[in-house]
This record gives sequence, C-alpha cells and structure tokens, in this order.
Amino acid sequence: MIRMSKTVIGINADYRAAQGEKPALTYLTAAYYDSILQAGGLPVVLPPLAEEADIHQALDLVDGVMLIGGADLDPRRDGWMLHPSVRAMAPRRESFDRTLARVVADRRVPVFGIGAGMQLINVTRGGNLHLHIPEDVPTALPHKDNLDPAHRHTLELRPGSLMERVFGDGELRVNSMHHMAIDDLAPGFHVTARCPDGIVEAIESTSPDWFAIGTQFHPEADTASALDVRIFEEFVIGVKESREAVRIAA
Ligand SMILES: N[C@@H](CCC(=O)NCCCC(=O)O)C(=O)O
Repeated sequence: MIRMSKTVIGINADYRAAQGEKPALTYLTAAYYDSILQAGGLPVVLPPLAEEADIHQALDLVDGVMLIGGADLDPRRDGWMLHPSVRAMAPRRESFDRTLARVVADRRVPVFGIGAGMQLINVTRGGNLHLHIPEDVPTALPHKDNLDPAHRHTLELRPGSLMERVFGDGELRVNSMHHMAIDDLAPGFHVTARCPDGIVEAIESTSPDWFAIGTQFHPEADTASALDVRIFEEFVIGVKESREAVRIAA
C-alpha cells in the first residue's frame, strides 16, 4: 500500500480544570483541526504537557504547529499588572502554551498563531500587548461585540506578504473577537495586515530560517470568509517547504 505522507500539524487545545464532580477537560473548536484537514494537512492535538522533554519529543513527531485562540494571556507572567478586563486562560493551558511557543521558536518549528496564539508568539519573542484596546487605543474601532459574534472590520494588507497572496487587493473584511492586541512587535517579525485604525491583524516572520505567521482574526471560524481557508493552505504548503528545505540542508 502506498502511504501518503501528509504534513502533520500539532495543535494545542483549551483546558478546563476539574470543577467539583466535573472532570478536567481538554477541548478545542473542531474548526481548528477541520481547517488543517481541508488544507491537506494531518492535525494532531497536543495536550497540556508539563515536561519540556515531552514537548520536545512531541515536536519531533510533527512538521508544524498551530497555536489556537482563547481567553487572555495573564499579563503578570510578562511582568505587567493585571487589568480588570483580563479573563485569563486556565493556568495549566497557559503554562504549556508558553513553553510550547518558546521551544517552537527556539527550534524554528513552522508555526501559525491565531488570536491568542498570535499574541503568544509576539510576547514569547520579546514583544508586548495592549491589555485592553478600548483604554489603550481609545481611537480604535470596536474589535469585539459580545452581542454580535459575527462582528467584522476591514483590513489593509502589506504588499508582497502571504496575506496579500491569499486575499489579493480590494476590500477585505474579517471577523474580530478580541480586546487585546499586539503593541510592540517582537524583533524578527513584520506586520502584514492592519485594521484601518492601526491595530495589528497579521504578522509574519522575517527570518529566512523560520516560517511563522499569525492572525488576530479567526480564519477557522464559522464567520470566516471563503477566502480565509486559503491561509491554511498557504500554511500547510509553507510547512512542507520548510521541512523539505531542512532535509536538503541536513
Ligand atoms: N483573549 C484574547 C485573544 C482573542 C482570541 O483568541 N479570541 C478567540 C475566542 C474564541 C476562541 O476561544 O477560539 C483577546 O481578547 O485579545
């Protein structure tokens, strides 16, 4: 039997600690792994591993990683004060995610960060965040509407970027469900999409040896446009090309 070797993408997940008689849960929206499947990749879920050695062994088994969205990164872990608007993610998830992101970056594992996942890449590599857009950027458009999960805004794209390859020119509207955003961008990245109010909506690595992208919007969500799936196709292609380049260099 000829075994097709699909590009394997490890995906982190959300986590809920045990509550009374309710057991602890690992869970994630199916759209994250379905988007990888639709793009021709093979998704595997990475549970919140505590040991760094286990994370290294898990990364030996995948070609790339997708960091999903979710609740807020705890700003105190980055030396900032807690903000009243912060709804921190489960500590077990955040501890794993932060170690995973650091090891992924150190090993130059191809990565796609979505929402909180993009924010995590940025703080892991020395950037920081606006903790609450309405306070930090009072002139910003609304980036979250609790009454409208389909809330959207337009984007302005960087010429020559992956984002422009996917979306081309013309007006582009994406979903928006966040109250934090990238403030200082980490070294080794450039912004490839902004909301017209200046809020960062996509980033790409500028390092030739690391294929790393991030979107603040959610191309996997039900509210995404038909073109958004192309981002996942570009990601899977980029991961495959990165891995082939490493094999040739070896
Ligand atoms: N909490 C952060 C990141 C926003 C984010 O990832 N939202 C996704 C929510 C849906 C999901 O859990 O996938 C912020 O608000 O900036």
